[in-house]
Amino acid sequence: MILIDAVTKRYPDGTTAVDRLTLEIPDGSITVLVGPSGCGKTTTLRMINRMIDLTEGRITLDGADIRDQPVNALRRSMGYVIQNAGLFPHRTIADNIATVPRLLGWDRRQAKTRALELMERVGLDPALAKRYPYQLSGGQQQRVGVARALAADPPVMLMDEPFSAVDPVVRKGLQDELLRIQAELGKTIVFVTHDIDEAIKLGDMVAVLREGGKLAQYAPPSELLTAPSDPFVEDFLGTDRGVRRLSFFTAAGVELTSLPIVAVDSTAEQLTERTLPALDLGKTPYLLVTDTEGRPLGWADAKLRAAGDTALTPYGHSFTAGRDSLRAALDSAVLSPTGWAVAVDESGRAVGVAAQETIAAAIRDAHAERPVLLPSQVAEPDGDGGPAGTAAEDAAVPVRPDGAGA
Ligand SMILES: Nc1ncnc2c1ncn2[C@@H]1O[C@H](COP(=O)(O)OP(=O)(O)OP(=O)(O)O)[C@@H](O)[C@H]1O
Repeated sequence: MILIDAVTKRYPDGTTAVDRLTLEIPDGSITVLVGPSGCGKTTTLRMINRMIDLTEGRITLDGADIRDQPVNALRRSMGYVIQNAGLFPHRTIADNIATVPRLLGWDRRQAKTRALELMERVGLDPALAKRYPYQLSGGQQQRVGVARALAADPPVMLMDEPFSAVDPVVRKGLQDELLRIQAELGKTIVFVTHDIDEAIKLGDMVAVLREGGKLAQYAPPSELLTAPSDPFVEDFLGTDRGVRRLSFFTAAGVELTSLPIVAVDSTAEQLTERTLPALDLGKTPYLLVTDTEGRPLGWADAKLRAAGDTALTPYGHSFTAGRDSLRAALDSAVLSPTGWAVAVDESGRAVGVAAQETIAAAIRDAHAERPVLLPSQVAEPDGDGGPAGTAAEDAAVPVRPDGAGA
């Protein structure tokens, strides 16, 4: 664990960049420092690896004061990734990644093997190994930056706005990759961003800082969204925090019906068989038409379809039952021209549809839930303090946010 204990940083000109900050950063998780420009995020991060000396307080790593450790050894135990990757322009990609292993005395062959292995791990084609940084896209360079920080397998990774300089699509890819790598390697990651959506997506814990380097709130993201500590945090979270909070609840409890689902090759009799109960049910004059494998194709007007009309209306997008969040289910219903969300299984086959009212009921159940646990705690078998028991609670099990629509 990294403990930042009542730490203050005053620069020589008198600026207080960080003011009596205390944070317990748990092992094997992602802790995000977020806040407006100038609130002391970078200063805090750099005090952890002693690129900046703190003025008061102390920082410990597994109980030992970082000032008692040789600074080079400390820094090598902490991978460091910055915006624009900070690669050495005159070294190849492989040599960039192998920098720290070489400094640690690995032989050339060993370091190269490690570099190639890491390129694969961060989603880079090893064929790029001989290129130079300028021959890579911004997103690829950031991946190299992550690979370089991982090269000596440090237990801690410090990441300072590593994905800020790339476009939103690439950025989402890099975020997903980081979560995947973290799930595999379980590093202790301290991640700085000014983007609250990024903080909520990546963080197991999120520290919101305010100007003057003061801690405004330190909590799991779901708790931030549920109970911001004051108007500053509330304002920083933005207006749609209710919808974003739904990312933390699985849609597994949303009641589905398969009544209005018909295959594209259904006979007139089969259509009638389906259409009548579907119309009874509701109140929906629509049928969801699937291909012969059961994958959704679009909505059809039930009566017109029964009369031989083959026109289909696009269904928007589906959500994966059992995996996606309530936010994804709601989004699916909101985008659906019929107001019915289409649920599919892992192979993309339609398993049912859910009306907006049904999803609204699941959302009400989610709102009744207590603040949500760390994803790592959710995975624990005894589920200490986690939601369990009633059907309503089962409908509201916390999940890692999927960032739907983010
Ligand atoms: N070397 C320095 N000397 C004096 N003041 C400094 C120095 N470095 C940073 N500061 C000030 O300390 C405060 C915190 O800076 P810091 O870079 O830690 O903020 P930040 O939250 O990372 O900001 P940003 O999101 O803009 O990168 C700011 O007011 C900044 O101007």
